[in-house]
Amino acid sequence: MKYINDTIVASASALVNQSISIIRISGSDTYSLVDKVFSKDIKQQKGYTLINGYIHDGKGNKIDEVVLACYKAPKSFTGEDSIEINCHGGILVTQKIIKLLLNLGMRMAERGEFSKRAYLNNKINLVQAEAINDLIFAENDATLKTAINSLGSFTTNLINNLSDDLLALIAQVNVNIDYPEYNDIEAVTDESMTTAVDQFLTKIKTIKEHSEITQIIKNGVETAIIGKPNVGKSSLLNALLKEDKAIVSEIQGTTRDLVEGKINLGDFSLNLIDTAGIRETEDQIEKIGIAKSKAIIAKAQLIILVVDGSKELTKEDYDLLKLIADKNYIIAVNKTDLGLKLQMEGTIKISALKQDINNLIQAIKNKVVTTKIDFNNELLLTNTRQLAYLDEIESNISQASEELKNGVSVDLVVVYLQKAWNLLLSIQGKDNQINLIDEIFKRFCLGK
Ligand SMILES: Nc1nc2c(c(=O)[nH]1)N(C=O)[C@@H](CNc1ccc(C(=O)N[C@@H](CCC(=O)O)C(=O)O)cc1)CN2
Ligand SMILES: Nc1nc2c(ncn2[C@@H]2O[C@H](COP(=O)(O)OP(=O)(O)OP(=O)(O)O)[C@@H](O)[C@H]2O)c(=O)[nH]1
Ligand SMILES: [Mg+2]
Repeated sequence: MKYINDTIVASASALVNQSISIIRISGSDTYSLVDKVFSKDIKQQKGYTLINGYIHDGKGNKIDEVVLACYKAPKSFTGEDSIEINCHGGILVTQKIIKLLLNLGMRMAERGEFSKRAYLNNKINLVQAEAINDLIFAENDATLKTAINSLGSFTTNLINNLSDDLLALIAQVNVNIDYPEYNDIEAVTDESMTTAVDQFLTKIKTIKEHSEITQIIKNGVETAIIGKPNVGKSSLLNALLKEDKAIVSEIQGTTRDLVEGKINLGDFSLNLIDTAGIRETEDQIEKIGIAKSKAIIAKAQLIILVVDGSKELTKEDYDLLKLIADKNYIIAVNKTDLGLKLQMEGTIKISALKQDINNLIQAIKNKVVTTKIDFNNELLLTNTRQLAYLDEIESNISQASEELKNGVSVDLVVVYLQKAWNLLLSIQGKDNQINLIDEIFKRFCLGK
């Protein structure tokens, strides 16, 4: 890691020609260094003030007229002394000023270093730092809303509440073991413990369920269009995308490689993948394509199996049905414009050629339900790292619940709860060495 004591600089706006660009500076030498190239004395400048003047090169040459936004530690985004130079937004001007500051002894900031400093100076916690990134890269309203909630106290409170729940449980067990005579505290029975652990587990599961939906909203549903050759998979892709993306022909085995496209269905989007028709073949290239199709089936979140409705099903269709039996799938009976030969329950009838696919879109929407989430006050997390920790927490709590039901004693099972509590600390980027006993004593005022 580069030195945390360095004074760092970076352009906060894109390096394109624009009306104003912002150069961000943070660190303890900010004022003494900028003072060397600014036309007015800023050594005594107060925080949260603006000052207008010239940046010069120290040899009497003016570079630009600017406005400085001045922050004094600890009242700044990073918690350090900080200045934002609002200069004219030419690429040349911006680069000249940055070069000048580097020559004075500042260092180019690394990616995310301003936020890293805000975190290290306790201005934001890790959950909020991640929210800043999620906010910047949000592609739809729902993701934006969860990110801004996370930047506020929303997610932090959610994690804190989970920590509190767990701590209450752990504390009760510990107090019972260590201070059996301490009668302020209710004795924990195996039964009360099992109930409490199961309640906690339900809460974790609810969060996970809601979070999966937000992941779908954030990333799109990986959707594979599969089927034997010539049933109209590529035609369907084109109809869904409303463009001629994939090659369509009456020749079997037209599509060799995967063809991808994205459509927005309102609440969520589909990441569509058109695949090579699956059949037995001796063609080496087609074989590779078919292997790719099978790999995609394995990892898709939704599968659209296309069959030709103008003919009877063949063995190839039945083999594919078997292959996707335990997946999330929809069967689209295509070519209905040619007259329907095929009667199959629970299928969706379409004509890709005539772009008659609205009932398929409706069926997809029904499969991917995202509408029941209230993004303003639900139990949810959106960040991938946080969700990975949540998985681990869930497995520890499940383990605790199972062992309690198998008659393992409370004082052994509490180990899993402690592990889960440590994982919650990790989500917040807090030191795992925070003393659990200290926390427990704080809560129960045992020293009174
Ligand atoms: N010009 C500018 N705009 C910006 C930022 C910035 O750093 N500079 N931000 C950067 O991401 C975001 C706003 N976030 C910010 C968060 C905290 C502080 C800040 O100065 N906090 C001090 C003082 C708070 C107060 O007195 O109310 C503090 O927390 O001590 C500034 C911006 C978006 N817009
Ligand atoms: N009548 C009719 N013909 C269709 C329909 N959909 C596709 N076709 C025709 O069926 C043939 C095959 O279509 P494709 O979309 O290339 O089929 P595919 O499943 O992608 O085939 P492969 O890439 O070879 O696996 C073409 O001649 C299409 O015009 C439909 O709804 N009705
Ligand atoms: Mg095709």
